[in-house]
Amino acid sequence: MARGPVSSLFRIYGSKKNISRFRVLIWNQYDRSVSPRFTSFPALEVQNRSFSTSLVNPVRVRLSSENPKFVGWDSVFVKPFSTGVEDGDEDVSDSRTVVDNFDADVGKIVEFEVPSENKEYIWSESDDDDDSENEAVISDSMVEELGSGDDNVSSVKAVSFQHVASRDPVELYRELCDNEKGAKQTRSDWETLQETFRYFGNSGWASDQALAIYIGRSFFPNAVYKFRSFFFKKCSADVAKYVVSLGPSDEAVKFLFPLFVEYCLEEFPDEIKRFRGMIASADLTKPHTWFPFARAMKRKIVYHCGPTNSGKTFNALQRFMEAKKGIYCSPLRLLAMEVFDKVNALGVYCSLHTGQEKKFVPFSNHAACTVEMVSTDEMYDVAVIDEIQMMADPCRGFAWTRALLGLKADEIHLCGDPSVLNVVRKICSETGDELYEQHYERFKPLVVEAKTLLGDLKNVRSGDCVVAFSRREIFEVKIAIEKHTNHRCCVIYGALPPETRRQQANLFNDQDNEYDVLVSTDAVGMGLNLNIRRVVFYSLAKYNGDKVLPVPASQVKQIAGRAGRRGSIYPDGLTTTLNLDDLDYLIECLKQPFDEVKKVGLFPFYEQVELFAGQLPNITFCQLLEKFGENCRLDGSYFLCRHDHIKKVANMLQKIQALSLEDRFNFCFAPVNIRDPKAMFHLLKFASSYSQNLPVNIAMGMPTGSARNDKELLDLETKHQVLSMYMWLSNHFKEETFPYVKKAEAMATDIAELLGQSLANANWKPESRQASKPQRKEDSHERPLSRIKLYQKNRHDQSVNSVHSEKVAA
Ligand SMILES: Nc1ncnc2c1ncn2[C@@H]1O[C@H](COP(=O)(O)OP(=O)(O)OP(=O)(O)O)[C@@H](O)[C@H]1O
Ligand SMILES: [Mg+2]
Repeated sequence: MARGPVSSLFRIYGSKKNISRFRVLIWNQYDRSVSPRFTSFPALEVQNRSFSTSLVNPVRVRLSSENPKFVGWDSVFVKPFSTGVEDGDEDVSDSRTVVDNFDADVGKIVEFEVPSENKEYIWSESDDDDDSENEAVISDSMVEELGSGDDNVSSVKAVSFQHVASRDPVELYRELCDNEKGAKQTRSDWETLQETFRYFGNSGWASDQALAIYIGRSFFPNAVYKFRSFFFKKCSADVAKYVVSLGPSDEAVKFLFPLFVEYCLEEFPDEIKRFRGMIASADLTKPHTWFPFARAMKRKIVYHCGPTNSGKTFNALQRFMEAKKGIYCSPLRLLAMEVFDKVNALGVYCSLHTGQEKKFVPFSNHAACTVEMVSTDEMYDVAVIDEIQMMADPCRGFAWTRALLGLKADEIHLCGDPSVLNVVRKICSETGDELYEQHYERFKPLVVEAKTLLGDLKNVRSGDCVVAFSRREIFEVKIAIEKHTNHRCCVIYGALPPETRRQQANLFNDQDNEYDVLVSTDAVGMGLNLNIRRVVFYSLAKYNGDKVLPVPASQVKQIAGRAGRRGSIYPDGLTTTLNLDDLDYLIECLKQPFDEVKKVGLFPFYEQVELFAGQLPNITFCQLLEKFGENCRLDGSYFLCRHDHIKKVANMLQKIQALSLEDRFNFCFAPVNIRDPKAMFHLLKFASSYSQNLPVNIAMGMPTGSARNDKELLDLETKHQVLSMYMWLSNHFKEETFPYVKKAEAMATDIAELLGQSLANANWKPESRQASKPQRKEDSHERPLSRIKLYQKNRHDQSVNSVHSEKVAA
């Protein structure tokens, strides 16, 4: 086939395991650009979008699974579209398969050629709005051909059908079952019936009602498809005529639905039983009823609501310290440690409990813990749940939700921004707890410096915190500042152990040394007490693992708000950007009110997963989690937390056969960086020894000194993470299987120390994770382009293009 422009209409089809074929979308058409519907249908993404009038052969398509509709595809194939042939009539047997295994090929780019045909085809509206997934496979024998122009002449014209409406559906269904053969249809009746069943299959009402007889949403289309075949095979002339007279309408759906129910009850008893069991065991509705003891209490909830740096935690901690018995729940180990130190220093004995460490202080009635570790069995007088807006965190939100619903405390203090206030109000009305709200303002307003650093890091000053969003940039900035100015920099980023982050924070806070600038990632946003005069955003865009996006306004506010702290030498806070181009976005973010969160996170307890597993015995743990996600039921104020990370670990641990479900579940929650193969390897080894009942070894050498280059620094970071994981596992499994925990603690302390020393000397270029990425010029420390501007420009260009293509298609 000749390569070049194609002026042709073609369709892309997909097939699923249990659905023989269905049309996915109508794609390109004669002399038009990609159909406007295409953009809202991102399963297949055309690469060569630049064609404004036609595609060019070969067509390149990137397969993406962003649309949940496409999960579970087996294949994708393409076929030229024949004009004049109606939906459902097409034969796809001559189509060419372009993708054999959609799931395995997601992310890949496939290339294929489109035959040039049907140049006269004119786009019609009915094609545009057709979103049906199931095309009936109806044999021609069911259609009575009456010759051209005879479509309106029905062979069953004389049959009276109105009485059908008043028939008892059960009786009618029985009668259909007893029929040997379905009545023949004229083409036009057959088409109306087709349309009617398509309408039925798309009916939200029918699919909702079907849930009542435990026909799940994913099975519903299949059930309708089979019911339709049954109908065509068995329908009598009067019933068919009646349905035709109703046509594709709600009335027809209501007439057919009782027949459909009878059919399903008879044909799919196993499916119904299975789905019923699954639904019952994946029920996450009414989570407030999961904690009957807490419900039996009349709890007083105080919401300390306000922006950063307004004294919320300070006030909540006052109540905590006054209480006879108190618990403080922190979002981070680091913050739990800070509260532990602060409270003990003030003479209130306080223990520490995080995933990694348990420090029990004799005679203590108070404890600081990470929110995931808080006990919902113990009784407290006062509990503090800090950073309550994290309830809406897509991954960790469930820990805050659990703490709020389950804590057995007479008084619970929530500290956070206003974003979850309404959800908390709703939850309290469900739990019957009394809610008191205390609103806060910043001690001193945050001032934006309009001048910016004018793109030059030489303009940093003492007390500045320069915020960048990757480890690589952190080091680039640090090196540039130290090379071109007299300032010395401390650094803080996520991969550093809490001990090292604190050490760096203390070094920065302490006025009696040369370290007066902090370079940090967003890890600075929460928890640390820092004496920052001015927060300078090196960039306001962040790579999310897939693409570079603007940092969300709530995060920008949180980070910028770290500037100026009551009681510190910089009580007035300033913020600005490195580049003038980024300033507008910063101002825009700071002006924005807090988004109101509608839903907060939930995740099943082990017991719930176990119950669910009983319904699906022969699948892997990862598949089990997937199925749970698909079938769980949630109330309107909750979402199921993302668990891709857990699934990734589950997949790796699948190799280890001997783990019980509970152990597997617990191993999957171990803190591991899934993108670090070394850390993953150690987790696999730990789980493997554990499954064989062997004492789990650390099996890792101790580094001899501080890092001399970035590779060694990365190695120290990984080593600390592995040790931290070992300590976590020892706290979550039988202690005797992790006998080297003391050794792990000592090694972790030494490595944290080495990391601190290494950072003090770090003046090397960061390792490039992608060798092919162009390196910046040695001496350059200026950002030539604002990424926000670049992003906004791209967005603008895209929207102009799409408006243009819509205009062309309209
Ligand atoms: N009444 C007070 N007296 C003395 N110092 C206070 C008082 N209130 C707050 N502070 C100090 O002000 C700083 C900010 O207070 P706090 O940490 O409670 O703010 P926050 O609203 O919880 O902010 P965030 O959690 O966003 O950092 C802390 O260093 C705290 O010790
Ligand atoms: Mg706070």
